[in-house]
Amino acid sequence: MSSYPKRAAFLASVVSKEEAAEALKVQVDVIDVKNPAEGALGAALPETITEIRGVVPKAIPVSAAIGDMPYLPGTAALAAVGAACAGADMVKIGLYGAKTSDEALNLLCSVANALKMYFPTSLLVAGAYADAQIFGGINFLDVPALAAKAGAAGCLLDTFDKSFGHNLLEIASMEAIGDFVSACREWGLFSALAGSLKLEDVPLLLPLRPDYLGFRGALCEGGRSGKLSSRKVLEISSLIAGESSACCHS
Ligand SMILES: O=C[C@H](O)COP(=O)(O)O
Repeated sequence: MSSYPKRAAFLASVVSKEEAAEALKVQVDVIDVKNPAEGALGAALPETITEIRGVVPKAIPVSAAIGDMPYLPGTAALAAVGAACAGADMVKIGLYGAKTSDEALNLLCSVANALKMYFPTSLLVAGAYADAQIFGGINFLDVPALAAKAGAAGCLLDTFDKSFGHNLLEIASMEAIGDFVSACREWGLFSALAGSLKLEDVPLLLPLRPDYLGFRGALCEGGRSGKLSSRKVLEISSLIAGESSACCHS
């Protein structure tokens, strides 16, 4: 998979193979496996990842979250290997428990080294939180440099608090989000933006030229714990495709 898709790629988070099949009725670039019941970057069971990989065409990457990770490098490395073994092409780790840059780097290096050893084709994605100050986590703008030093392929900017009104654009300024995307590019990483994104956020974020836009809540009836609807997937997919060709093909 190229680190820099020509247009912003559309990542849809699903919880089951049934939801993956529903999302695949529409054009989706990445199927992401997540367990919203375990948090913002909640991990699914390995068999769920395998079942989903089984219904997703090989040409479409499957990513999997391994949790809002405490500062436990061994646990994180083992979880990443588990996700890759279960079929994840991309492994996303939420930098929740790392309170300093050194801890974040150590955590990311443990995971990157484990993936390199056991699943060298699996890509590591470092998950930063725009609202990290609420749990004393590291500033999201520090994450791209750390991710690059550790050997990650990309960086995700998400939100930890998924309650109503805590959307990425309400938490971080457009300038800061743009700085995050630019830092990823400068460090040779792909960038992904998420965080209770809504339909109306798409035309605001695409001019920043992120490589991926990720959604869960906006794709579901009744929020991120609800059921994914192919109608909602189609709305977002069409908007990304249309807006990308209008503004991002310079
Ligand atoms: O990786 C993307 C996330 O699943 C986004 O979830 P959300 O839209 O509910 O914040």
